[in-house]
Amino acid sequence: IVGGTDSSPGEWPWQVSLHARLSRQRHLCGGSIISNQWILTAAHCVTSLENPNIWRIYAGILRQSEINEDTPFFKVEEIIVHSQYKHAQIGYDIALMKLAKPMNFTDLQLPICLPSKEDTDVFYTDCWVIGWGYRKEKGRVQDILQKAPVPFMSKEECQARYRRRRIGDKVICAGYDEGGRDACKGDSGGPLSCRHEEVWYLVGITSWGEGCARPRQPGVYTKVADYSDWILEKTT
Ligand SMILES: Cc1c(O)cccc1C(=O)Nc1cccc2ccc(C(=N)N)cc12
Repeated sequence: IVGGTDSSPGEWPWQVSLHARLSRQRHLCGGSIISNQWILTAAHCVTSLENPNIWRIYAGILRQSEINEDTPFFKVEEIIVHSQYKHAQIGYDIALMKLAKPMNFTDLQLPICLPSKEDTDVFYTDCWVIGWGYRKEKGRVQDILQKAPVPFMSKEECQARYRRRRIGDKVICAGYDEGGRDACKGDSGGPLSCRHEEVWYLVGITSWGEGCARPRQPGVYTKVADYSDWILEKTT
């Protein structure tokens, strides 16, 4: 997260850290708890890493430094990538991870609500992007979970900003024209969480952007409300 601040313990109990054990284990992406057995993340986080056995999911943590060999984690039983996904800029950047065993909910690990598909035209005003990702383009993964408020941007304005690309229809843009606050590498797969009438909704999944927090280059998020049928089909 660029231009963010430290989160507090339990502030975002649906946020998880996805670690993969390759040559060494490290944080690769964020994800969101949507039920006691399912995590929602970005397809680009898991493509070419679709062997469930290399993944370790950490919930209820604030700092990456809390993680060591003794830290409990959730094993992954199944990874489901959207069949139309090719790469993030095209869209369909959404994936599900099924936990090997259902988790118990605690104050530090709780699910976030999914927006219903009728909510596709709610204009959310209190949205935050969260993650352990880079604080600048040539950065590195952060220790303390960062948060930044980001305002919604209309599709038209977003398409105008990304002239050379066709902005997909199932995405949301959010960011500041002057730049300065945005998600970045390592935040991918994490939630764009919006509070609406006292309830938090998983409105977006951090997907891509040209650089990070650049002026007039907003963050692009998978629009979760447009995938509610897909999520229900795959998780029931
Ligand atoms: C390609 C690249 C890097 O190598 C390092 C840092 C950023 C980038 C980059 O251009 N964009 C990105 C790469 C990977 C995930 C990203 C997630 C969010 C955003 C965002 N701005 N909302 C940009 C991303």
